[in-house]
Amino acid sequence: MLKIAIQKSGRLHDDSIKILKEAGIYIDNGKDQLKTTSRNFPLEVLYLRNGDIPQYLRDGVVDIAILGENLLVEKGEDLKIVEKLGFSKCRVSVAVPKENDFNSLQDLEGKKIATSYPNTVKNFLAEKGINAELHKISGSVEIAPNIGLADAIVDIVSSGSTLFKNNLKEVEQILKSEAVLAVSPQISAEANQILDKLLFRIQSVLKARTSKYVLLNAPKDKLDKIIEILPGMKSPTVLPLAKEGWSSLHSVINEETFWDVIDELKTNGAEGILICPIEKMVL
Ligand SMILES: Nc1ncnc2c1ncn2[C@@H]1O[C@H](COP(=O)(O)OP(=O)(O)OP(=O)(O)O)[C@@H](O)[C@H]1O
Ligand SMILES: O=P(O)(O)OC[C@H]1O[C@H](OP(=O)(O)OP(=O)(O)O)[C@H](O)[C@@H]1O
Ligand SMILES: [Mg+2]
Repeated sequence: MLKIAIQKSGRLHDDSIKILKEAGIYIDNGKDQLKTTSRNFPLEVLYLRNGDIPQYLRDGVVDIAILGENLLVEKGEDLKIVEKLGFSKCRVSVAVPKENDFNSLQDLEGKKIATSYPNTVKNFLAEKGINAELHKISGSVEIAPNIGLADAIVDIVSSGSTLFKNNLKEVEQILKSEAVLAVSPQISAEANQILDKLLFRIQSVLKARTSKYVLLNAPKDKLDKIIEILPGMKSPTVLPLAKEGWSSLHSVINEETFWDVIDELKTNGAEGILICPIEKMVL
């Protein structure tokens, strides 16, 4: 058995279950049961608080875990990340009241900073040579400047709407974070073998999520140019169409370059372009 920790409830919960499901691993969602076993994969799931997970990994209570990368910076720098999972993307930033003049980080010298991530802030300030007073609070950090508890805050920012609603502005980004799969230093050889299988599946899911299958028609005299634009996994598949002088091309393109590639294909004579999602991608 491989033991995995997943957040019991919160920002990471649903997407953690979803990625396992897409990897073909079925588990109950932990609403009542805090420990469950997959029906079709040697995986035991423990539903825990995100904030407690680094310690459970370190102690070997679980072999692996899905948690926010920012939390490893805060209390798990000794723990190894085996895969970045691409969801729960956010940043940890410094924010101050909107009306404050803020010219540089030096403006934080001697000020009070409220945060749920004291180690991250302490290290950041030490690196920048700034002395400030830290107030650790475990939630609703954005309220601190409005109630006179602090001059600035360091907290998670995603859309920026919480900062906006609390009349704060982001002035410095300390780090970027996303959900990651981290591993315990105490993982056994047997559990590690199961982890390899799990990782292989997760990587197939992640690759498929960022790729699209593209089908298009093109006149034969434009094929060379279009093949150049469409690299695919090896090279595109070219099939003759019933209509004389035309071919159909099939390939895979990456989401990041997607719209640029489509524009280029159109300018170079591609017609009837179809884009389909990919279920899994095994490389
Ligand atoms: N607004 C957000 N947008 C995107 N990701 C976020 C956001 N807020 C938090 N995260 C990420 O999700 C993780 C879990 O956040 P969440 O607020 O659900 O739990 P928590 O308060 O950190 O932990 P616990 O489970 O211990 O209560 C964070 O560590 C961060 O990586
Ligand atoms: O930039 P935004 O998109 O507004 O997101 C940022 C907010 O999201 C998180 O809080 P969450 O909603 O997880 O509540 P919590 O404080 O109870 O963890 C974080 O602590 C910020 O407050
Ligand atoms: Mg939160």
